[in-house]
Amino acid sequence: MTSRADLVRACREWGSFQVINHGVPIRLLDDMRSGGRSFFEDCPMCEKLQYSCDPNSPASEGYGSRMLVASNDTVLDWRDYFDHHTLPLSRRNSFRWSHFPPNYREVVEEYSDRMKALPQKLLGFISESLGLPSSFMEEAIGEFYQNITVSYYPPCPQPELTLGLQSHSDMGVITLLIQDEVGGLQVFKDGEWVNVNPLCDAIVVILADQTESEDSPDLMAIGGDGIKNSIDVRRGIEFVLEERGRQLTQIVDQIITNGKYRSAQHRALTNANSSRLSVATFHDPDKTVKISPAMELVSETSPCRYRQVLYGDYVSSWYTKGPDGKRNIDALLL
Ligand SMILES: O=C(O)CCC(=O)C(=O)O
Ligand SMILES: [Fe+2]
Repeated sequence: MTSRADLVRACREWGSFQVINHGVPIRLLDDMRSGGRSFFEDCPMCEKLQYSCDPNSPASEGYGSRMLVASNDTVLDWRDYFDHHTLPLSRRNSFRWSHFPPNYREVVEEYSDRMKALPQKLLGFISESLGLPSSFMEEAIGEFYQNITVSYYPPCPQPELTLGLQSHSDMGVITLLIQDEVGGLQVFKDGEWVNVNPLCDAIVVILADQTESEDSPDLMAIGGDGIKNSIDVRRGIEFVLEERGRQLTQIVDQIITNGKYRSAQHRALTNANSSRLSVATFHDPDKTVKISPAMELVSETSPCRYRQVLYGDYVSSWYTKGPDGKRNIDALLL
């Protein structure tokens, strides 16, 4: 299938989907994965610690292992990560990133630059699918703040006792994720967790909280045993959707779409035998941007569902309370 309608359907039914032929060189996806893996596996710990992020400042740049902790009772994520502030360029200081392996910083820079066009294109499609001008979402969000998090999940001797990354929805607008062949990403759909099949050449799109809207739109998904929907954006508005089995993810750019699209609740499992690596590229508004439902999507039959929020306040609340599924966005419901 190759139509815009497929994209809409995927957004409504899944809220998450995988994109193939996305225009980002596969060589670069591989370089990003192998550079990340080399940092976590080969860089001596004393050197890694030189890049430690500030544990007292949420989402600070650098190497760490404790991000999403709601309280001392919380079971810790089985994960190490390296967070990079990549866009706009005024935030980018690659000197703060790992110098190991030697090409690491150049790879992250190129990866950041090449990952910028896809969310712009997807937000254009999402806007149009809601009957809005294609520039609507981009204008509502303003300049993208892009952060890249490389997550490394070591083998876990008792995977049933913990998670690699606990259940959450991403707080920004749109997340682009690549993973390796191990798998472990799951999306919550209709009361169950569904595996997202690892496709090394594909980019997983996850709609985040700021785009949530009402009926859970259809972007598209790829899922676990059986689900493999993919979109081909090579030609701009052409998509290929291969569906094998059940539906998968909910995406949402939940607030702006007044709940018409929903953000995807997701988590990462651990694996007893293999380490796993993923790279998430988050696209967020500036913290001074006010986010509210698009007035064009509010009517007597579709009343405003969320109150306006300053994006910076949303981020602070997310880090103070911890993720806990989708509790943070639910708190904005009117
Ligand atoms: O490792 C994964 O597949 C998920 C990562 C993720 O959801 C995140 O970093 O927000
Ligand atoms: Fe996430």
